Amino acid sequence: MENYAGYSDEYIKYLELLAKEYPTQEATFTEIINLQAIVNLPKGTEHFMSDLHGEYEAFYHILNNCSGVIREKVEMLFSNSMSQEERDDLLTLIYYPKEKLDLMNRKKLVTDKWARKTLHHLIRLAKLLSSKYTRSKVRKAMPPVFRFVIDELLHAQPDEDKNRHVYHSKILDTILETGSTRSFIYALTALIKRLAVDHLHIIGDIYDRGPHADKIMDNLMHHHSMDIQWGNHDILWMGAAAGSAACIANVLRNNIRYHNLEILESGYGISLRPLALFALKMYTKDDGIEPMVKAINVILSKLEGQVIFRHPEYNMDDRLLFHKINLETGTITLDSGTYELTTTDFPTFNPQDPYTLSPEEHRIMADLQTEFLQSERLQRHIQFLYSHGSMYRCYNNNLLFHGSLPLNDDGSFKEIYFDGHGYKGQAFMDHADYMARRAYTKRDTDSLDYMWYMWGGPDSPVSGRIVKTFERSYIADKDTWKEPENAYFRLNRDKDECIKILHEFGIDSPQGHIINGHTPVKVKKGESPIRAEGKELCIDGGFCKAYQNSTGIAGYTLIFNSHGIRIKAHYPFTDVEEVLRTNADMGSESTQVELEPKRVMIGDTDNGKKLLQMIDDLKALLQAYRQGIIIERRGE
Ligand SMILES: O=P(O)(O)OC[C@H]1O[C@](O)(COP(=O)(O)O)[C@@H](O)[C@@H]1O
Ligand SMILES: [Mn+2]
Repeated sequence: MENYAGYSDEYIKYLELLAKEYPTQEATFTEIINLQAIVNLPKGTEHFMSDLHGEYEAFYHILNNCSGVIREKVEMLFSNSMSQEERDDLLTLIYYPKEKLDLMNRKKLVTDKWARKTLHHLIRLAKLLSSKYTRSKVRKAMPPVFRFVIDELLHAQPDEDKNRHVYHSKILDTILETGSTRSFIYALTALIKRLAVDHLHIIGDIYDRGPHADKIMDNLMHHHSMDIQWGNHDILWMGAAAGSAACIANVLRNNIRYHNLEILESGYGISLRPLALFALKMYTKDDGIEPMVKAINVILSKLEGQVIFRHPEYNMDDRLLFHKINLETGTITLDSGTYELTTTDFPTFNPQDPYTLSPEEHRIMADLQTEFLQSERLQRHIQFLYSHGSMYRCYNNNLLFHGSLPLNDDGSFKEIYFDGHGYKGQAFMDHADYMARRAYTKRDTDSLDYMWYMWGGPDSPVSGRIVKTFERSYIADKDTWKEPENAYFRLNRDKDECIKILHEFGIDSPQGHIINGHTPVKVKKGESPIRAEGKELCIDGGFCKAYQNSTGIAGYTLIFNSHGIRIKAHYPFTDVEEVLRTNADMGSESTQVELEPKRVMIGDTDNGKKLLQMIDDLKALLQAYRQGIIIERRGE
């Protein structure tokens, strides 16, 4: 129903609510002016990374050097006025202010002259980086104690007004006199890094292989603005933290094989001692395979078998292989042939009941399950994965997900059945997201089992491969290790297919892209992260050290700023000590993927569209005040 002002009753009610926040015409148009200023600024810079795989030091360095962006800005500002060595020193200070200052103090290099010059450089850099934000946003990004001072210094126009120059010089004097140089450098360097990256996306696989996913999580939990699209390894840990025994066994296997016991034991307080003692008691070392690896492989094969038995709808009966091992001949016969087993050490294998855990295996797993459920730090990290993560995300015309969207061979969306209902395309992704959340909140067997399915099932959105853990565990012939993939991984090379997928998720802009991780880009073999004529970008560049031999680089960052999209390929990182000793930054090479036809402003972004809507609503409110439909509340 419309009233006399042409607004519906519902809309008037909404405007009345808005009027509580903007009770007068002045308050309303001030906000309109503010918002209008914001939407006309260039969009903030988004960084995308994926497949971090526990490589904390490299990740931490990339956060500190903002994927090489800080170096670019320093070169831009100071390449004529500072030597390379001075610039490198400044960069190391920005990356690791505490460590660098400690080192310089030990060498008695922190003089007033140095401090004054350095503060001056840092302020110029912060000024450059803040130029595309509103003053209020920059102010909010500053640490409260120095907010006023930094604000004054950033907005100085020294050449234009001599008095102001003197005023700022006095501020710097006071900083030096009061001994607050160190705190001030901390504040400015943090602000510089904060301004260089407005928002960070992690396209999955934070966990496994590298040693310190827990530290990455701590770091992400303090990040100013980020989101996560879950990877198969993250899903595995989420399933484990929700109590799925099959997920726990996979987590253990992944970390035992990479000798990453620390993350479990000291990181999350989960004791592996009972499993280690059991393995040493039951398994030999004769075949050269570690007893603990053998013990967990067997437990895993049994638990995975149990899940497959519970779910004929997973169509995974052909993955029931454990009962096929022949201990007398030391072989196994698969459809593709008969293969020698890498071990015949199976002390708990019962041919009559191959998929049931022995009483001791059962007890060990039950205790581990309790420890996963009760680890406070793990639960905190996993809750953060849930609160800041999802199966996929549409963000500023890009579709982000880690692995695959199940497709049929002809490119149509594959229909997948749950409880008699078929789901495909976006509805399937939404359902998988729902199941992942249900696993943590409800902890019912179906959703917990589905977490395991997502780790290694053929129609999983995060994996999309038939994971051959059994063959990898027990058969040396690598031909058996090949993991058939969903058609998505072939069809995502096709531009029209990608456009169809983007449309399915409501992204119609010609500037849309699919951004994935999961499949290492073998740069060495000539592969490129840019596919489907630029519609599909795969940014798994191998942060994981174990995979750098095959990728040939050490990770990617995709950067999307107001000018377009580029990808930075990073070169291997040594360690922080090396950076401090020699200023050795992580090298990176930039490739422009796409230039925007016109500069992207905040008004063009998802958030900007909300702001534009708000401007319209505020204009309607102003109109309503002027026509007396809503009465201003002055002085209340
Ligand atoms: O190289 P690893 O550590 O043995 O792991 C191999 C397993 O990991 C997977 O590649 C999954 O991990 P990714 O998601 O990192 O690719 C499986 O497909 C495969 O079975
Ligand atoms: Mn993956």
